[in-house]
Amino acid sequence: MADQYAESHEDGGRIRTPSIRWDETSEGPVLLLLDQTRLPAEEVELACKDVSTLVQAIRSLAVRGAPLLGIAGAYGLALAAVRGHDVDEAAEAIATARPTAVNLGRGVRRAHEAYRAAVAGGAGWAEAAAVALAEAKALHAEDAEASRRMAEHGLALLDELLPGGGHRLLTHCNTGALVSGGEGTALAVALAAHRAGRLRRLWVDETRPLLQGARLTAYEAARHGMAYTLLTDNAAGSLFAAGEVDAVVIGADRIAADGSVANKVGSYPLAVLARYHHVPFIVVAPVTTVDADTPDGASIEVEQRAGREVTEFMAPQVPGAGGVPGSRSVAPLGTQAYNPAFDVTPAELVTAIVTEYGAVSPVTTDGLVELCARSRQVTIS
Ligand SMILES: CSC[C@@H](O)[C@@H](O)C(=O)COP(=O)(O)O
Repeated sequence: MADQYAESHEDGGRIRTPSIRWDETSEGPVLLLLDQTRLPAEEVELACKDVSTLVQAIRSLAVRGAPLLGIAGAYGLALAAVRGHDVDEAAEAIATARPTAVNLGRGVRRAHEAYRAAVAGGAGWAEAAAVALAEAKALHAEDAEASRRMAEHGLALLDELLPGGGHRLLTHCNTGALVSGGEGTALAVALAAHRAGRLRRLWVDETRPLLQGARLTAYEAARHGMAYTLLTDNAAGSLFAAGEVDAVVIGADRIAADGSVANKVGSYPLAVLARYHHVPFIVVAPVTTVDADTPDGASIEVEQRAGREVTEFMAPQVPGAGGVPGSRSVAPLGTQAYNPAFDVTPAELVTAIVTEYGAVSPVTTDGLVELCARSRQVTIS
């Protein structure tokens, strides 16, 4: 597909604005987030000078996606510490802003523990705050490295499963540079295939109701000049039936100890379709997304969002489409909507989970033991 973004950019298609960054301004430290609610119309940063702005940004999905939520959580804790706010209160508020992605609470905890350890070691608050910030920066850098390694392992797995090359991959939601310190998870694998000349097509689910696929994944794919096609979520079945999908690659928000995978709602139906059509279903996630303390899929708390996101159509914010952010109702007044943000795919439908350490099968005891052990190894620096 012709790409007006990648062709006109000399930056290799990378998004110009980092998804998250820390800045020291004359008015003090600030956490800058690329506001994902404004994409693809414009790249605008949202400045968080306090925890409540960050919490609102998390709830509204201005900042989103499991790895990035972890990084934002750690920086948020550091922000509270550096600004001399109540750090314990901040930790609670940020960690509970959304319930499903395990990375969020984990990122907060990591910076919080580093802060507390510094205080216990005799550091003053300013010094302890600097320690928390360093921890957030370390997590940010580690996520970039994990992303690079997941892309390598993911591509190797695809090449092994699909020896003919010319991969036609279906993805759901957004799992690219927008949600990571690096190039992301599942989308980073597709990008690696693209760079290796082995991506024939990236099928992009629009991802109702908030259109992370249409607004964000299509934006990233276009900038990279990938061959991509957007489809409505409910068109996926006919695509499988036509034999047009070689593998599904998705991310995860939380992987339970039994290998169940919580990811953006609509992932589970894709797994069922993939199994019926004998197509590999591959989950790509850093070990920070594995939650060894959640025993099974049924124990994962799935975020329920406002019905309004379903009953009101979100006006597309696409350049040239005349799209001013706004909404109009598509259902009779008073209609109730079921709007879970995520669903849970049982391990038996997952062909492989690719982490920065390689691919494992979540239906083998060895695979599960390795995932949980790796996840527990993640410690503060
Ligand atoms: C690498 S991101 C993995 C997941 O976080 C992603 O697939 C997803 O479901 C994000 O949901 P969102 O509600 O947009 O935060």
